[in-house]
Amino acid sequence: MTSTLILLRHGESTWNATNQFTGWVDVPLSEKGMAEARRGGELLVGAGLLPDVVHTSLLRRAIMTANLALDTADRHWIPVRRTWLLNERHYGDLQGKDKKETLQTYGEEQFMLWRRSYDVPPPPISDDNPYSQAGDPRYAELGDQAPKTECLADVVARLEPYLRGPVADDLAAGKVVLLAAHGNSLRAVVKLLDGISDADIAGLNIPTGVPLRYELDDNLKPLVAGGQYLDPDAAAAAIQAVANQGR
Ligand SMILES: O=C(O)[C@@H](CO)OP(=O)(O)O
Repeated sequence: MTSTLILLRHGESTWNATNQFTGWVDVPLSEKGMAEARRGGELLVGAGLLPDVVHTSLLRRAIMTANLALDTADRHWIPVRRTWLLNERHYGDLQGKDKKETLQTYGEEQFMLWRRSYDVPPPPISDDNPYSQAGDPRYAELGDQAPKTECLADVVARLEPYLRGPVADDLAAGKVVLLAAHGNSLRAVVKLLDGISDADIAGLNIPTGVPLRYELDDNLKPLVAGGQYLDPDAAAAAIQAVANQGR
């Protein structure tokens, strides 16, 4: 049996617009991001893709994107599951910092190690940093296991059981599944689905607001490697914009 999984990165956030490292900071969508989310819904309708269930992170940019896209597609009523496991990568002490200033201060090599290396996390955030999530009730159940920084390998480790568990269960039940999440959490999903190496994942960026469709076999192996963006031209332009951040 084949099943359909749709990945949707949130539309542009206010901190994407101002070029700040975001991670777990709960910033809203910009006006442009809201328009991108609605356009994502139109693309779903145009492709005849009607999600039966949506999984989101606990961050409002993904939640709002899912709501706007599903409202546009007249699927606002489907069941929803929210989990921190789909959250953006925790960006540690970089959260809130300007990407361009960070690049200038630390240089290209360190900047790209923090942004795109597989296993080098940024320095951990301290609890008294205004952009720390310490004390945030939505993460209370994590206790002292709540991350204070993450590299992509950490995101893969937390996300894989969720992908092979609740998401795979929905797919096996014949549901069209929408995952509304983030640039780096979706890079982790794509790495797992496509079997991308630790080195090659550095070159992969996910565009905001363009649904990416995967048809999967029973083992979650894509029938078409890399999936298919519902608007390939918009995706290509937005991928370039993500790659150029900080420059
Ligand atoms: O700031 C972030 O949380 C992410 C996604 O916006 O940025 P980057 O693409 O630099 O990993």
